[in-house]
Amino acid sequence: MAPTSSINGGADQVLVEEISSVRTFILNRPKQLNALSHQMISRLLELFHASERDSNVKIIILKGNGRAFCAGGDVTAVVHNVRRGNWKLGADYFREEFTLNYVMATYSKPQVSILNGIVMGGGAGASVHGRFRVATEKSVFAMPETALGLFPDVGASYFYSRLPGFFGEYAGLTGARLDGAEMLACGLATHFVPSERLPLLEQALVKVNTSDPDVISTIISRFSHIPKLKEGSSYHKMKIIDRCFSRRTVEEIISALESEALNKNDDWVSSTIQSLKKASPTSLKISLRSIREGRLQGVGSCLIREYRMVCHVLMGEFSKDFFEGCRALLIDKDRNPKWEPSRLDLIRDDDVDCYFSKIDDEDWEDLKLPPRSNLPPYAIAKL
Ligand SMILES: CC(C)(COP(=O)(O)OP(=O)(O)OC[C@H]1O[C@@H](n2cnc3c(N)ncnc32)[C@H](O)[C@@H]1OP(=O)(O)O)[C@@H](O)C(=O)NCCC(=O)NCCSC(=O)/C=C/c1ccc(O)cc1
Repeated sequence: MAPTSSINGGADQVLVEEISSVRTFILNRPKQLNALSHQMISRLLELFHASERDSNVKIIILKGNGRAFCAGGDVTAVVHNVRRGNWKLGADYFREEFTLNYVMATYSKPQVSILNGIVMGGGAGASVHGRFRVATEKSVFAMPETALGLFPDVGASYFYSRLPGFFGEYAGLTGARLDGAEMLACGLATHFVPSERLPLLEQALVKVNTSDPDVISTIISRFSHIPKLKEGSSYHKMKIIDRCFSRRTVEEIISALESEALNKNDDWVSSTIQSLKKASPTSLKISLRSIREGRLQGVGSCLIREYRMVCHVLMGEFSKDFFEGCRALLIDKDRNPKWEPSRLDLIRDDDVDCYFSKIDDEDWEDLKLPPRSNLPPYAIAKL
C-alpha cells in the first residue's frame, strides 16, 4: 500500500491514497464531521481534474474520516462571512462547490462514495452525482436547508426531482432524515454494504484496473444486499406522499396533509406537518419551485439556476431568513428562528420569481460550468 499523503493548503483536510489504479480521497475534518471548507472544495476539484487527466487512474473512492461522510458546507464560515457583511465571499464558495458537483455528475471515471455515516447538504452533493453511492447501516442522509432559511442546493433540484413519485419534494421540503435502507430504496444509494464489510469491499476495489462501471458494480454487489425498511419508514408512506406532495403549492401540500391527519391519527403525518411549519416559509416556496423546475432540466441547468437562487439568498433582498436560521441554529442555538415573512400567504408568486432572476449587479455573472468533452456514454448524470 502506498503511503497516505497529506495535502497542504487545506491543512490535511483531504487525504489521498494511491493504490495502483485507484485514488482514494478522504475528507479529513472529523471533529467538524468533515464539513466542507472552501479549501477542501478547491482541493477536491483539483484532485478530480488531475485524476481525470491521468490515464493510470481508473476509479475514485471518496470517503470520510470518523463518524461522518460529510455534514455539509462549513457553516461556521457562513457565520464569519455574514459578520463581515460580504455576500460575494459566500457566492465564491458556492460557485466552486457547484462546479465540483457538475464535474462529479459528468465524470469520465466511476466515483464510488462510501457513505458510512452522516451525509448532509454539501455531502450529498459530493456523492449523489457520482456513479456509485454505497450506504451502510450507519448512513444518515438529509438535505436540511429549509430549516436554515436556505433551500436544497448542490444539484438537489436535479437529484431530488428524479426520486420515485414525489418523494423528493417530501425529503426536500421537510429535510427528512433517511437511513441506508431508505437511501437504497429511493435510489440515492446504489448499494447497501454492512459497515463491517467495507474493508473487504475496499480491498476488492483497489485491485480494479478498469473504469467499466459494470465491472465495478459487480464487485460492489458481491458485498451488498437489500436491507429491510424499518416499520416506521417514510418509504412506506409513498401513497400519502404522492397524494400530498404532488400538490401545486406549499399551502396545498400542508392542507392535504392536514386532511390526512383529520381522517386518521398518524404520527408520521403530524411530524411531517410540524417539520413544514418549523421551516422558513420563503425557503419552502423557493424549494418547491426549484425541485419542480428541476424535473425538466439537466444537471447543469439545475446548478446554474440554484446558483442564482443562492446568490439571492445571500444578498438577502427579499428575506434574511438564512442569516436568522444561522443565528437560531448555529450561533445562539435557541432553535427558535423568527422567519420574515412569517407566513406562507405573505409571499406572492412575484416574490418567488425574484429568486430565479439574474442578479442586478454589474460584477455578477451566472455560473459558468466547465466544458466537458469526449466523455464516455456512462458519464452522464447518474439518477
Ligand atoms: C445532525 C448533525 C450532522 C450531527 O449532530 P451531532 O451528532 O449532535 O454532532 P454536533 O452537532 O455536536 O457536531 C459535531 C461538531 O461538528 C460541527 N459541525 C457539524 N456540522 C457542521 C457544518 N455543516 N459546518 C460546520 N461545523 C459543523 C459542529 O458544530 C460540532 O462542532 P463543535 O461544537 O465544535 O464540537 C449536526 O451537526 C448538524 O445538524 N449539522 C449541520 C448539518 C447541516 O445543516 N448541513 C447543511 C448546512 S447548509 C450548508 O451546507 C451551507 C453552507 C454554506 C457554506 C458557505 C457559505 O458562505 C454559505 C453556506
